[in-house]
Amino acid sequence: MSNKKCYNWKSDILLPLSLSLSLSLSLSLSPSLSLSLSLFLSVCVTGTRFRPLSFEVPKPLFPVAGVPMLQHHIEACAKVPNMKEILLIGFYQPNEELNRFLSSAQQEFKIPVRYLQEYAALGTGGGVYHFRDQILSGSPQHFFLLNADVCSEFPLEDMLRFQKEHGDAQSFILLATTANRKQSLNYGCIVENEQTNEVLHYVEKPSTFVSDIINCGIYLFTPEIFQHIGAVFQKNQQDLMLDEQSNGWQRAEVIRLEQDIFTALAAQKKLYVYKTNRFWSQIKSAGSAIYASRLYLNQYHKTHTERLATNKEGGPKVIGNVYIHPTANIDPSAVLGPNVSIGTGVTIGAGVRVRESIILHGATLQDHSCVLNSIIGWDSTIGKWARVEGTPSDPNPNDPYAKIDSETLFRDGKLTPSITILGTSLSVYLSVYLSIYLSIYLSVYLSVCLSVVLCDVMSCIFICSFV
Ligand SMILES: Nc1nc2c(ncn2[C@@H]2O[C@H](COP(=O)(O)OP(=O)(O)O[C@H]3O[C@H](CO)[C@@H](O)[C@H](O)[C@@H]3O)[C@@H](O)[C@H]2O)c(=O)[nH]1
Repeated sequence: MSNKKCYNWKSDILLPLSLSLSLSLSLSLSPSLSLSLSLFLSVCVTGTRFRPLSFEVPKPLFPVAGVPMLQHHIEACAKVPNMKEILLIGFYQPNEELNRFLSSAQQEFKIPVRYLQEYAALGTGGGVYHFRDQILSGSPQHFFLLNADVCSEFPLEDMLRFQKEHGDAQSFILLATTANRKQSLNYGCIVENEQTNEVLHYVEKPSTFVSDIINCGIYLFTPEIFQHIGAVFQKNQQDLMLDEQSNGWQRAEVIRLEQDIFTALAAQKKLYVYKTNRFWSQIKSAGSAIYASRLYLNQYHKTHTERLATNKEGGPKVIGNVYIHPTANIDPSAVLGPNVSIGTGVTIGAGVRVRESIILHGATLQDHSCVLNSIIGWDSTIGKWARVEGTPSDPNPNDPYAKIDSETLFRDGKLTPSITILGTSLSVYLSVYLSIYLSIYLSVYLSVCLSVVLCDVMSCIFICSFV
């Protein structure tokens, strides 16, 4: 067995720990229309559960079904008639990758797409409030706010229609879906008036069961929302002035939309819930990116058939939904799918098998290698006859309301089986069987621990830990 690892975990992992990104997106309809609409996307990328992949790109730009996660949001927004502007709000220091993404999105969708950087993490409400003048500059009558770390069919036009049908033009709409009782505790929970769909009670991540209707993190607001956020801001300021214990670190501007605003607005005939049974999932961990890819690839049958690979003379065998970037070089004897995304410049040799996996740009899968339930990092190499295999972390297929678990590395003291992730520029050589359980930080020192279990064909096993 040979095994060469070309990475420096100490510097690659520890240095970027302070990196975080959060974005929001706002869109406005043409002022010439009677309805003016703004769409606002809230994206936060601390990406800690996305490591090591978020070291290379901010989490919202990680490719899901072949395109950056955020592009799915932007495409959905761009379909809403007369969408005028998209704002991404976050506290991430913009870099070349983000700038490239913004300019290509602008060109493709012919809509201004701008990034507004918060001076600190201001929370889901504080960020939008801080940039309220920018959001309101086109005098929108409505705007959408979308969390970036969700994947969805984004039924934005349905939400607009629903709002019109629900009388008060000033009401705010939350998109919701149904979860099972246990998993509902991980989300914002909504109790509604079943006749009117008014939100009667809102509890963010309750400790005991409240409702199986959960907040999807996709909202339709009117500018009036800023009065409610503003009232919380002023109260925070007063409280801070009166608080002699205040150490000067707390900020009045940090406002949580869910706990500080929604809970207070419930039962005031302001907040309504629009329930969807179309696909929706959080994308918190790298494992959930494979699940989200499957959902979006499936949606491509309706929205982007051109992104789905087909079986062609001289091409690889394609099973189910597969995305292949046109620059990828794939041997015709390779078999790909279902649920496979192949990135830019990937090379795939003869007899390779890939299933339920994302292969990131520049990676090479040498002849007869096999990749299952895995993410292969940028510029990594999988050697001939090597096998990289993870454990799928899909929602329970027998429960229609099951959501993907945001896996923690350990549960009940045991390592949680999950997908395998190879970071950037790793090489797994000839005849290695690799199953990696990845992650993470131990304690306040933010130490990083990677456990790698390698067994070769001779059944020898060793474990490497980097702390
Ligand atoms: N701009 C900005 N965005 C932020 C900040 N903090 C978080 N966000 C963004 O706000 C969204 C919500 O993130 P979290 O605060 O981590 O909440 P959550 O655990 O994902 O729960 C939220 O989403 C669930 C649905 O996925 C909801 O069920 C839940 O009620 C809540 O809204 C994410 O897109 C995140 O990137 C911030 O300081 N600034």
